Amino acid sequence: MSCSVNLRAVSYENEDKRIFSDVTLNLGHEEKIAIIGSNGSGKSTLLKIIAGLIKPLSGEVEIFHDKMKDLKDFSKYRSDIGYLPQDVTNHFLCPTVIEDVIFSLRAKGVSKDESIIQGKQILIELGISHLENRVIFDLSGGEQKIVALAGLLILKPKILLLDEPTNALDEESQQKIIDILNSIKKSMIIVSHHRSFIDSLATKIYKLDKNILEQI
Ligand SMILES: Nc1ncnc2c1ncn2[C@@H]1O[C@H](COP(=O)(O)OP(=O)(O)OP(=O)(O)O)[C@@H](O)[C@H]1O
Repeated sequence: MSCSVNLRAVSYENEDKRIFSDVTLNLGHEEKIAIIGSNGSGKSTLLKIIAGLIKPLSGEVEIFHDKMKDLKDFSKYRSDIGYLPQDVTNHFLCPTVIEDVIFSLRAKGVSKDESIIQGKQILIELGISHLENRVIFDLSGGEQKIVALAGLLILKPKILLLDEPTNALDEESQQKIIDILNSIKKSMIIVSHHRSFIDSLATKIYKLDKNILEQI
């Protein structure tokens, strides 16, 4: 099977406390899987390891069957992996929505005019065109989450790593995120406590509990 992510016997510990051991996980091409587990069980930590933000204590991480021996090995896949953190408050780099959404394209050398065309298109697809010129810090938490998602999707990542994408959203915003993610054909790992959301999206559900990841 063609896989986007493979974890083999991945372990992590924090300040001498074991967070998880021997985690094995395969994310197939365009597969959507979810990880649940109690607070502090290590779900966000695992996602950060897959995103190449922190290094596991031991074990192997492969992205598109390419072994990541070090964090710098992830650099060639930066545009392929879109990581949405649990708290997006500190995620933004520009004052307005459109500026922030096109930031990564501009950083890749795409012209301002072309970036704005693509940015506006993403805002239309996510149903947030009306926010285009708003100041991000004046937006609600839910609106900020969708803007952060737009900033990821503009780079056309092949893998989405989403940490509690519906957390603190009202029902309408939750439904909007569910519809958006259902319509996107990408490999996804979604960390969430929101069971009905997961059930409507993921084909496999894993639980991180007592340091072990198991499919349920
Ligand atoms: N930066 C950090 N420094 C020290 N300990 C941390 C740090 N980040 C997380 N931890 C600890 O690592 C463990 C796992 O945290 P993590 O955030 O991965 O759990 P989680 O399953 O995502 O929790 P939640 O469901 O509450 O978001 C917890 O015990 C947490 O206190």
